Amino acid sequence: ALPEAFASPVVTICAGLAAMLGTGGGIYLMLLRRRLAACEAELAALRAAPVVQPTAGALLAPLPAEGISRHFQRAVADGLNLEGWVDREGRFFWVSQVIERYTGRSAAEVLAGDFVDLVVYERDRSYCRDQIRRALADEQISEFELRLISGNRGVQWISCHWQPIRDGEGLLLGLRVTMSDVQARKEAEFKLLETVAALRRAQALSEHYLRRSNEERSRLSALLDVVRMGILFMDTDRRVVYCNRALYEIWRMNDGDGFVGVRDVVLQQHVLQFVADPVAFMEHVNHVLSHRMPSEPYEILFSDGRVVTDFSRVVPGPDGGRSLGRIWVFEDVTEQRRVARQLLHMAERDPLTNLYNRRRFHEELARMLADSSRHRECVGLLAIDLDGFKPVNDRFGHQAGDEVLVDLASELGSVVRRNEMFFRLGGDEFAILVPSASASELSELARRLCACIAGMSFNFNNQPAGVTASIGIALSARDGDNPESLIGAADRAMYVAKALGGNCWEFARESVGETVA
Ligand SMILES: Nc1nc2c(ncn2[C@@H]2O[C@H](COP(=O)(O)OP(=O)(O)OP(=O)(O)O)[C@@H](O)[C@H]2O)c(=O)[nH]1
Repeated sequence: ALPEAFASPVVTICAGLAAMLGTGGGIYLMLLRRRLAACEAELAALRAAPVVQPTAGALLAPLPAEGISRHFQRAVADGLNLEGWVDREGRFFWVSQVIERYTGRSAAEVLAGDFVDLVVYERDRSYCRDQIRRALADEQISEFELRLISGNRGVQWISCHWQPIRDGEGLLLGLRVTMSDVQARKEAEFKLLETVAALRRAQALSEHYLRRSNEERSRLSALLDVVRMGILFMDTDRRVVYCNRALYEIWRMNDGDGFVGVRDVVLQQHVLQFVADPVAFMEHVNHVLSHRMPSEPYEILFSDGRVVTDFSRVVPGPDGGRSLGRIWVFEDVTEQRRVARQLLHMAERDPLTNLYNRRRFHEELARMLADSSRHRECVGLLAIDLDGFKPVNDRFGHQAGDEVLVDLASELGSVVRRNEMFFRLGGDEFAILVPSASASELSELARRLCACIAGMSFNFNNQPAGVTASIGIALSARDGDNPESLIGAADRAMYVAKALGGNCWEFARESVGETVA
């Protein structure tokens, strides 16, 4: 029998496999990657976008040493950007009025003290000073970003653009700085950065699980391919999702992979050609498919003599959710059945004569007696013991004795009818069980047996040899209503026959004996 003992682990494995196949992990990861790439591109574009430049284009050109301040102030007074002037020592000594909008402090207020200390956010101050020092040292510095302390105690992101200002001889007079509001861009950038970070985490996690899932899948696939049982997994639409190598071999599927994705009807068309009774097999399949309970193990006889068992059950989804489909497990038990038949044969047959042995005799006697009492019929028992067998052994050897036993079993086999059972109980003792027997039939059978045995002649070493038989007949329930009493009655009758000289039969209780002439 197939069932739970081995089916459960396989079913569990396959359910896991099926669940795994159904996750769509690869698709999810692909979408995740796409989204991440889009966010990263958006972020790069945001960073590369030009920041608002000084409002007065003309002022980007070197300015004359005299009157700069006046000209400068006039030009930028209405500009949106914050403009400032830094002297050669790096001190701000002029800023546009826009500073008030950025910091809540007036231009006069911030210029009265140290501009950087008063309006630049604490953590950006040393960076800001460093950038001014480098610009004054005539180093090429690019635009940079820093935070100002805004009026409402928060911070205001700005982008600083630096421009050296020289006199007519090219001597550095100071720096012009144009500060643009980049708060909105910065907030968008932070949001994007957070999204990118979250997506990267999700991608890393997803890649990790997908890798583990793929490893697990490879291990399961390797395991299922070495399993001797054929495993078939169908989805809820009755399409083949998976089949292992053993299944290809059982159902002679040369191109096993070609069946993945096909409907069950296509698979059935292929397998029916191998089944000895296609109608019965399809009835079984339809019966299984119409039930949700695990199927009973079913034996399929193949046209080529193979015997394959099948077992099927629905595969529940994760956490008992919607079913993932159905698993079928097939096992080629041809060899098992052959060995079992051989063992049974050895257990119930006499190896010399191939007749049923004493063990089977007791089983059959018990069964026939039980049947006979139900049907109010009689069971006849003939206990047969050869006369003069030992002298054959003694004169011609054990092998000659064996020959007598084998020939005798064969000859008597043709005397015994189909419903009668013939046993060798051991040595030169035999028995015949007759169901639905009558005394006259048993008497006739005993007569034929005695005649048959007495009529057999042997020749060993050019010397004739032969045996006869003494037969005791007992009839249930007249002579015994259980195996022991019936055997005892038949044995006693057989000894009576032997005492009368053998080659005759005797009924139990009845003293009338008969001898074959
Ligand atoms: N050749 C052979 N001899 C066997 C086998 N089993 C038992 N025997 C012998 O069969 C003989 C049976 O003995 P008996 O029942 O006394 O033989 P018998 O000459 O028929 O004597 P009665 O039964 O008194 O008529 C013994 O010599 C056993 O050794 C066997 O498988 N093969």
